[in-house]
Amino acid sequence: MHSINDTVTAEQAAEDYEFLIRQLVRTRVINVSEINDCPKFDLVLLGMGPDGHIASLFPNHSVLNEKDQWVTFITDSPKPPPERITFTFPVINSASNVAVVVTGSSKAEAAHLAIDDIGPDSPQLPARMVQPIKGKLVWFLDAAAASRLDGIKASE
Ligand SMILES: O=C1O[C@H](COP(=O)(O)O)[C@@H](O)[C@H](O)[C@H]1O
Repeated sequence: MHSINDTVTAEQAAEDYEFLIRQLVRTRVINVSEINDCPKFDLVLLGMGPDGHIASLFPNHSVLNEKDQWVTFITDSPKPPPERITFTFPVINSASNVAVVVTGSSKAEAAHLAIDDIGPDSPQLPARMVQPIKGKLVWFLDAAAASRLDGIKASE
């Protein structure tokens, strides 16, 4: 278990955490991906917000496009707290398994936008960008969160 240092700035905490993960990859405590230099975690466990954010990767934020850093920080999170650190998409999408656990009707629309085939006009939803390159993606939804998925019939 490696906790985040919350006694320093978000920028410093992200830098420190990435340094730690890079050491663990270098010493093969964490496996390395065969397709890039990223860590290959056995499992990345995610939740999703009603806005479709996962980890601390929020819609329309520039960190969605981060390609080099494994861990980054934001200081303008739309959901408190404003300062957060987060794994980036290259790391999340290099995992062997990614599980997204979603409950509640407030997340039904975002689940629909993230999972269903909604055509070329789909918004750039972080949850939809979870696409493991070689790994497996499994969504776990309760009935309320799944209620707007295509092909799901609401029942009593
Ligand atoms: O801010 C966050 O929210 C999402 C969703 O949280 P939930 O309590 O509504 O399930 C969470 O998955 C994410 O890690 C966190 O940064």
